[in-house]
Amino acid sequence: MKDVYLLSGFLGSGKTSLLSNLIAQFKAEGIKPAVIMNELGKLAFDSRAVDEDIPLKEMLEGCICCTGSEKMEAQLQTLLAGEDFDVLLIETTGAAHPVEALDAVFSPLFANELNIKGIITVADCKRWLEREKLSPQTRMLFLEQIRHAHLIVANKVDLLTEEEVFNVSMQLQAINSSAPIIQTSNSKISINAIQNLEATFHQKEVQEVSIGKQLFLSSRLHTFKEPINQETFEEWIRNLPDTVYRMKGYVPLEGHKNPFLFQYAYGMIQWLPEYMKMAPQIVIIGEQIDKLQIVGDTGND
Ligand SMILES: Nc1nc2c(ncn2[C@@H]2O[C@H](COP(=O)(O)OP(=O)(O)OP(=O)(O)O)[C@@H](O)[C@H]2O)c(=O)[nH]1
Repeated sequence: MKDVYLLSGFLGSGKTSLLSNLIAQFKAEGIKPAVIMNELGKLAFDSRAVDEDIPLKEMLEGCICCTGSEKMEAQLQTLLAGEDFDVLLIETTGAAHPVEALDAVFSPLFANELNIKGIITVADCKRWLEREKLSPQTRMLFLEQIRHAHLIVANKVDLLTEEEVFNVSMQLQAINSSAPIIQTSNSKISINAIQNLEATFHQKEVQEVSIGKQLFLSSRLHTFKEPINQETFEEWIRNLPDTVYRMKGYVPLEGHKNPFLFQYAYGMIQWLPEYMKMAPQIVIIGEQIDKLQIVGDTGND
């Protein structure tokens, strides 16, 4: 039997960081991981976090929990038939309802091959503190991801005071009293914490939830036609509506040869120089983003 872990958590909370950390630790212990990644956008951006020697299946442009159950079965079948691995890590989109995403794995086809260990939810503590700013639907999704976790990774504590960390932990525990909570920066947890998980699922739990069926979050792929001034770009970000939750990709900046690796999650911007010439594209994820005017944009995407 191969152990399966589902990584859940809101957009930009630190799931990919968790994935990289877990992969490194499994490999160090001689345990072979395989990965299924589900991304909301068209850009296979997060797969950079997975080394080339690791079996990887990507499910782009759709949420496992809404549309992808059959696709997921097919991906699992291909992995099981053709790849040698001991443990499977499934990273869901930040828009996925964790129980419904897991439902896609609960196929009788795999009952004797997969041992589903549980849902690990990464919670962005900073965003949690200001969750009132989220739309009711999004807040609900955030709560559901925490409520159904078997382990909660309370991440980004480096951005909080000690008192805030304490308060957030108490609040998360009040929502989910059975899941252990680990406070982290950059989602650094030990694999021992997840190997000890023994999740139990009830069919009832799967039937009751329905939030993931209405995908109110959408994604948009934008291609830059020319380099952008960094300050102008950051100013544009500061003026974005609160309903833009996540952006990532490569941005061509004036004065630089290659587009920069760019990440935006909850007010925080991260730039990293890139040594290869990557396609100048970003994915924008949020609500009502179709009409969003993008800096430097002169026409349609
Ligand atoms: N300050 C701080 N930043 C963090 C921490 N963890 C992750 N980040 C940053 O947050 C951004 C998002 O991290 P990811 O690991 O890509 O988050 P994700 O949940 O996989 O994002 P999506 O797949 O888009 O939902 C990146 O810029 C990370 O560097 C943390 O503990 N503290």
